[in-house]
Amino acid sequence: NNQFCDAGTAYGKLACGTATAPTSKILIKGGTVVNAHHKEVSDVYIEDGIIAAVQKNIVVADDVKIIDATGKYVMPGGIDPHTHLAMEFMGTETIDDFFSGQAAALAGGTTMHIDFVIPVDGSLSAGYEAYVKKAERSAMDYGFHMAITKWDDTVSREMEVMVKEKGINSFKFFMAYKGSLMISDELLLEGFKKCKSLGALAMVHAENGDAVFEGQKRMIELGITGPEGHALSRPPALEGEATSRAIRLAGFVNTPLYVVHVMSIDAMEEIAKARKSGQKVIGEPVVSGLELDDSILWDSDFHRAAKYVMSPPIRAPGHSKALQAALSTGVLQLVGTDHCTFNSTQKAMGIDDFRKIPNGVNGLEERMHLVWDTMVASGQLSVTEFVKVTSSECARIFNIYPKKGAILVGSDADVIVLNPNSSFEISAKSHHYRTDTNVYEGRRGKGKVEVTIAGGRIVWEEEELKAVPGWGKYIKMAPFNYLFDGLERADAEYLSSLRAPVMRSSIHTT
Ligand SMILES: NC(=O)NCCC(=O)O
Ligand SMILES: [Zn+2]
Ligand SMILES: [Zn+2]
Repeated sequence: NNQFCDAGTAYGKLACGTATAPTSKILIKGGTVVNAHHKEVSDVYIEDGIIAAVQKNIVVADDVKIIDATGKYVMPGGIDPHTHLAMEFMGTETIDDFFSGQAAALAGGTTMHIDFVIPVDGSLSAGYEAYVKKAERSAMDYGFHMAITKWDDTVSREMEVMVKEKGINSFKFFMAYKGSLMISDELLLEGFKKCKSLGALAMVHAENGDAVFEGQKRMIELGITGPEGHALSRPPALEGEATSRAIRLAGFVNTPLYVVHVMSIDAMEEIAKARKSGQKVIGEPVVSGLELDDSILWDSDFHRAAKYVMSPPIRAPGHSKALQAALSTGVLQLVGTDHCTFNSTQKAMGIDDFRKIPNGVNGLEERMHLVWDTMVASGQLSVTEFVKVTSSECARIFNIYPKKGAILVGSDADVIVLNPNSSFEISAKSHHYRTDTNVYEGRRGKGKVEVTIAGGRIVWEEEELKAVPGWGKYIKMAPFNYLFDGLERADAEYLSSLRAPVMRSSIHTT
């Protein structure tokens, strides 16, 4: 059973299976069932990939697989709102594809992710078709966001098709990566207006790309070509500026905004201010931002330092603690990973020039464990809040709740069993990615996902992974999530607040 089912795509024990294998009947007994707002000891019965019953003392026939969860937590599988699998980026392609990234995710208790479709030469439909192919061998459920990289009538029409026919309800605008993905403020405004009319959520990568470009030139002129130049060239102020600008432009258009990978106090404080004033702004910290600091970027070994290069950069000590506090108080709402992995050879593309180091770090497999250890085991988040920030809030924002993100009768059977008394240790030697390094190497902590059930199938149990191409489904997401409720009222108020125009005479006197 411990053979490689898909040689070379995942490390560790990986059992085989077939795409058409039926789901089993499963009873999870005696655990504490946790939802975003409630927890209680209960049994959970699963049949045909769906949660069929949640109640005490369920009695079942002999053909039902029983999992004893006494003393453990039974929770919705994690949903990662931010991944890049098989992404072509900075002259290369991420080493983890949909299958290997998802296999690793399942081993870490994440049962769904939302990946970013990158248009092909600006074309959304070509980008969509390319990602449908990339995701063909999916082992777990997934959805798509879509990036917007240029603006014309075709793009505007294609956005409509993506929302109305393809099940995409969010569009991402890159305010950085000048010369490739970066867009202008004019495009941002057009895009925000279109998002609003379609009920789609606008998302931003918030860094001032022009200033980053200037910062990079400055570092090269100073002779700083190593990974530390990456952090020095794009300081927190540039993230704060772009976050503020995106928030103000979204406010001007009156559409909800989702700020991805909030990495700095500067950006977080802009979100806090906007939310306090009543604006609908969601802030997503990522695990690397909550966990790491930038000191390793100054390591004299290029390879050790380069694996931490991502954008916005991992920040100086202090930022991660502030982001944790913001998550625990609700200023930030859900945790992603921005999982975007490149191996050592790919990272070495930038050995003479930090601008050529492919940007991105791992996190898909580690997110649930690290959020548990850093936020729950430390007392910063309750167990129910853990479910909220790792699963339910993502499902709500992207309009798939309670199909996803809940242990309720009728919800998809994406369920994990977490043992709070067990522990984890992270290493590239044992992780399930294709990449050869791990930015959390050696990190240990409390709390371990012992069982993962995805779509009603046990895919992770007793350290054995059963990730099977074809077991994952594409999840369509409908527009007009809860953030759009009441927006028309604000629009009407805006119109009535305009002071009446002055009627001027067109007759000129001499
Ligand atoms: N974040 C990062 O460094 N790589 C992935 C692309 C992005 O999200 O900006
Ligand atoms: Zn980004
Ligand atoms: Zn990203």
